[in-house]
Amino acid sequence: LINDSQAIQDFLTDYNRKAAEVMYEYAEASWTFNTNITDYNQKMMLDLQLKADKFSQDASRNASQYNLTVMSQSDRRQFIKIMDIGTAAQTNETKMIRLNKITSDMESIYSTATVCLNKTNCVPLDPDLTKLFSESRNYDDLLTAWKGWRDASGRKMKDLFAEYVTLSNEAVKILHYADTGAYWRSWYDTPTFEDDVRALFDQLRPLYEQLHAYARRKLKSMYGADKFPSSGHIPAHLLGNMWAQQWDGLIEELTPFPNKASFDVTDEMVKQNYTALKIFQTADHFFQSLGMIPMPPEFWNKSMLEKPTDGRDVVCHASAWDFYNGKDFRISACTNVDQFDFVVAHHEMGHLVYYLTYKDLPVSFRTGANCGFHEAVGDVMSLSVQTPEHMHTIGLLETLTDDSETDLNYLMSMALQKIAFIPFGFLIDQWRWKVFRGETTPDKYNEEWWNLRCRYQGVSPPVERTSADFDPGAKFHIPANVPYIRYFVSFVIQFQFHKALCNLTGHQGPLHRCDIYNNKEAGKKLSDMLKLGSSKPWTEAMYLLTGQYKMDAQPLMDYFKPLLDYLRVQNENDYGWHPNCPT
Ligand SMILES: CC(=O)N[C@@H](CC(=O)O)C(=O)NC[C@H](CC1(C(=O)N[C@@H](Cc2ccc(O)cc2)C(=O)O)CCCC1)C(=O)O
Ligand SMILES: [Zn+2]
Repeated sequence: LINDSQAIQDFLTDYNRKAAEVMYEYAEASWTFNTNITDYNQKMMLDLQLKADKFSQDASRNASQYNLTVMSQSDRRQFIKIMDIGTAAQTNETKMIRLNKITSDMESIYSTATVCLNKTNCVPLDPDLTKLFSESRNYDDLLTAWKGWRDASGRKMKDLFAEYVTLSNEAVKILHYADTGAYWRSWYDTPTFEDDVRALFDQLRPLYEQLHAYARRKLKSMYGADKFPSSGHIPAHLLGNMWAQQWDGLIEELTPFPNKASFDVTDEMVKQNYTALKIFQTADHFFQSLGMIPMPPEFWNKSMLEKPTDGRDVVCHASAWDFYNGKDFRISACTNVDQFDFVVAHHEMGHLVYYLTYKDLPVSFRTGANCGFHEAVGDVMSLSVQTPEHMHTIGLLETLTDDSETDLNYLMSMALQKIAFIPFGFLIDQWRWKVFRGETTPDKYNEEWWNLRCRYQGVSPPVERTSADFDPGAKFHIPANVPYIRYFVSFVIQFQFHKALCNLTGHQGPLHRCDIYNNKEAGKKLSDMLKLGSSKPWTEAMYLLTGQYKMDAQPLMDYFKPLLDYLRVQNENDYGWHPNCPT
């Protein structure tokens, strides 16, 4: 093994230069494909993905010739990351090419799927079906869109997905991971990670059960109790969202005190002629108010902030891009002028601020402390931005009334975004981890999916589902091969971060009314954590910002305490559902 310290430095210098170059080329090709889905662009992207995979393989092989025991902690950490290459470990080129092709084909099926709502009108998910789910209150129209979307997306990729599972597992086993799920969980460096997230979920279930019971009662009065199974489940297509993952589409109906302000600023945004650009400029302004790095010119010149009108097929699912050259950082989104996309803009810009803050680190360290951290940055900002105070400050909320009913209306609007999400954020990878382990075989994919949806989310399929369906494939992250537990982690730790930053600003009063706008000290504290990238274990990054070493759901529970008390009274003992799907 090579011990020479100069040789070690030379290897890292050489690796960082070449890796940045290869990743830049792949990112550009991937960007071109995402913003113009054609066979040619797919081919170009796949060629460069193969080149990047081969580079990783070579680098990993070369790195294994160096003696880790003589290195500094930082160098050793880089070498370990350089060798931990995931599915790029597949030495059989045919299999590597096949795996990348399948993943890209599944994402194309998802991104180009349309639903014919009637003979002549066939529409895509974004913006048409998304809009339909947040606006329509017609049981049958919603059902047509719900079933149609699953027929057009998931159903078309069931066999591809089964092949992807086999090939992905085979590749990571070369690195001695038990399966792909084990590899994904290894990123959290915590042997008890699976138990930790389950413990957090169990801690948060009572909050979700109360919100579920409240929503169920309202929805029964809207659609008629006869539409609801006696098991206590809510039909999955009635919650204002294609996947029932967040219920802010129902804010009008679920606001506890309709005669007080309800916190959906969409109408006001439209009235004030907000555009996609203005939404992103507003988000950039918020980050700059904290003293954080402004979006560079390349961002404004090269991002895709709106769905193109030239008929191109694009991936509309919003995404943030690091081109690893320290210069190019972009967002791709089909932004609609509404509150949800106002939050999305902050979420995506949170990724970019993280990229910008760690851009001078060695390439191996240019990722989040853990994947949940990367997902939390932007959402922490929108916890401040969405407050009535902040909405009033930026002119999106006319009057600011401060009474307990208005407060509960605000807490409800935030619960429909954050509490509703908890079981969904948890169950996606519970399903996928079991699939990767081989415990859920292809003939059981859909049955197991609905077992989890019925048990944890308390939603049931509004029409019969069979093993020919593949409903997990109707959710972007499954065909796109993007892990999901990161969002569950984010929805817990973002409240820890928010609490820590609000303590720093000397905020008095309830956590849900804190707005860190203009606070440079808070911005500095956050930036100091982001600057670490993944150069230190995430527990150290967590400690730096919050003074704790663990994920902790208490700040989230404290934030929503007033609402939970209110819901307990409203629901009396009418809450909960039978764990199994209704027959
Ligand atoms: C090149 C690349 O892929 N880059 C990564 C970023 C990186 O890894 O560096 C990336 O851009 N991923 C896309 C993904 C998009 C969104 C998403 O998928 N969100 C979840 C859950 C959720 C929902 C509401 C919310 O407020 C927060 C989360 C969903 O919609 O189900 C869509 C809207 C919001 C975020 C994202 O930004 O995380
Ligand atoms: Zn994200």
